Formats: sequence, C-alpha cells, structure tokens
Amino acid sequence: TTTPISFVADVLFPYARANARAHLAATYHTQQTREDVALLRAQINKDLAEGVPGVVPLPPSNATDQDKVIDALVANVQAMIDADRKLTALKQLQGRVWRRGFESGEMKGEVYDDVVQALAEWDTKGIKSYIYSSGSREAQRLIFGNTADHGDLRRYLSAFFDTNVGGKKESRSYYEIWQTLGVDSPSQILFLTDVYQEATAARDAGLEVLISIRPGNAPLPEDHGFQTITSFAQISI
Ligand SMILES: CSCCC(=O)C(=O)COP(=O)(O)O
Repeated sequence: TTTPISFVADVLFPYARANARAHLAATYHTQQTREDVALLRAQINKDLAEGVPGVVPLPPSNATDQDKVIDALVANVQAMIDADRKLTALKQLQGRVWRRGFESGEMKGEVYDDVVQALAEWDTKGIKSYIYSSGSREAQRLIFGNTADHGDLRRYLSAFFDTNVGGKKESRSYYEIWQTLGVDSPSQILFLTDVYQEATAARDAGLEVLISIRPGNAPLPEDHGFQTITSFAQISI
C-alpha cells in the first residue's frame, strides 16, 4: 500500500532468504534468537500437525548439533518466504535479518512519493497516521526510518501495529486497533489497503476503507464494492 510490491518481493524477501542462515548462526545463543527460534518451532510444529506441504521437522530443542537445527530452520523459513506466509514467527525473524541490511546501508526503504506527501499533509492538519503491516514493528521502523528518498519518515507516524494484534484478514484485529487508538467510533479511522480480504475485514469492524491500486496488486473481485484510489493524492480527509 505504501511501498512498491517489487521492493518487498525483489529486495526485502530475497535479502531475508539469503541472510537468515548467517543471522541465526551469528546470534544463535542470544536470548532474542532463542525466543525467535522458539516461536518458529511452535509454528513449524503447528504446520506439521496440519500437514502444511514442505515443512521440515526440527531436531529436538536440546539437540547439540546447532548446524542441523539451523539447516532445518532455514529450510522452513525459505519455504515460508516463498509462499509469502504472513506468520508472526517468520515476520519477526525477517525484521531481525533486515536490521543488518538497513544498519549497514545496504538496504534503504522505498515509499511512494505521494504517500510521503500525504503523510506530511495529514501531519500538518493534525491527522494521525499509523502503520498496520504483516511485517513486524521492527521491520516497519527500519523501512520507514531509513527511506532512500525521504530519510526518516517516523516523524509522521504515531504508532506501528503488526500481527501481534491479529492477522490482517481478521476483523477482530481492526476492533483491537480501534480500541487501542481510543477514538469514539471505528468510522473515525480510515484504513488503506491493497488487499481485498483486508478491506473486508476492516469494513466489518466499522472502519472506513479505501483500496489502493498499485502495480503488481492481486486483482480485485469485479463486484468488490469499495472505493479505489491510484494515488494517496486522491484522498481527501
Ligand atoms: C513492513 S515489513 C515488509 C513487508 C512484509 O514483510 C509484508 O509481508 C508485507 O505485508 P503488508 O501487510 O505490509 O502488506
């Protein structure tokens, strides 16, 4: 919605795919990575129980052969990335891996110019903007905090929400966000998305919704019934 899909698919995901092993090996014994691995293990066990194709069982958590555990973790993480699964465990790890890329300057965030202009305008008008992404809050801060063309955009953003609040295709998540934001009515929140199922979930929770059409989006159902935009410049609040 805010960022070219090509940046996510051709830069972010391949970077995570290529660097997951190095990250896990370098940080394996840290508390943070232990927690990340525990979350991944729980997801992998759930996937195995549900018969998700391509899942590789992990050696037990007390296994002494670190390399074997990392091999299995990487195989699962790569399969999850290839299937574009929006899993909290995957997204948390991706954020950790991207940190190195952003801190070294190897990667810079990409945000559409019209999005930056809209964020700046809304900020001037006292309208607050928030991000809700399947990407982790850490990943969001990295991307919006280190853009190639506009520097640090976090000055325009009042908070970040990720899938710890629930999945983006679940109505309950939008109810939780409304409750957190503290406005009287969910209709005081405008949710912008490029994904039809997210639009439906947000609308069911009472939010106002616009669907943003950008290159590379999945096609919308013919009778989707939502107002659409092709640029944030078309939004009037
Ligand atoms: C903002 S983190 C990178 C994007 C990402 O990992 C992703 O899955 C995109 O999810 P979104 O809900 O922002 O479309």
